[in-house]
Amino acid sequence: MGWHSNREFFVSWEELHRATRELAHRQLPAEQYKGVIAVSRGGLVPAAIIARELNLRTVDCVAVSSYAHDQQKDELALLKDVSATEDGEGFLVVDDLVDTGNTLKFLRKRLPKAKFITVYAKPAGIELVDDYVADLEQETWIHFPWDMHLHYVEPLAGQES
Ligand SMILES: O=P(O)(O)OC[C@H]1O[C@H](OP(=O)(O)OP(=O)(O)O)[C@H](O)[C@@H]1O
Ligand code: HPA
Ligand SMILES: [Mg+2]
Repeated sequence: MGWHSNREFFVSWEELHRATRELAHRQLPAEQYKGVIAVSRGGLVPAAIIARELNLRTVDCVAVSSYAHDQQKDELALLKDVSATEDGEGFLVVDDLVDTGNTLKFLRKRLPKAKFITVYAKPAGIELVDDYVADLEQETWIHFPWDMHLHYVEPLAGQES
């Protein structure tokens, strides 16, 4: 597992690779799928790993953005639609995580026959995802490796006061 406190969960490249391979393994047999749809941008790296493991060469992506529709509610808009399929039948839609579930709720309307999978899931979004590898508390923020940088940390003994 990645290093985590109650409120933050830091995922290394190795851990992301391991967890995503586990997710791929759970989707076997690969022959039942036509391809993979990444939810850009967080789903791009996991989707590439899954496409490699399942030997799927058709890889499409969908891009969504949230915008303030009125003072209270954020709504989602499709920035880039898929072209590989009409309704998602035979496709795996891959994202890095499901949090509130808003993104997947929106995409399920667009791709009702696809299978939706994420590496991580928080409780509010679990019903929206068909498979995932690890669940985390709703309050925990996940830091993905592409958002991080290795840096020096003082030894514990040097931090005593
Ligand atoms: O379940 P939800 O509450 O919708 O949250 C999950 C989504 O939020 C993040 O993407 P984000 O929209 O921040 O964009 P990014 O993938 O480009 O980082 C994450 O990659 C998921 O796609
Ligand atoms: O926990 C998270 N980490 C990174 N991006 C996110 N987008 C929604 N929730 C998260
Ligand atoms: Mg995303």
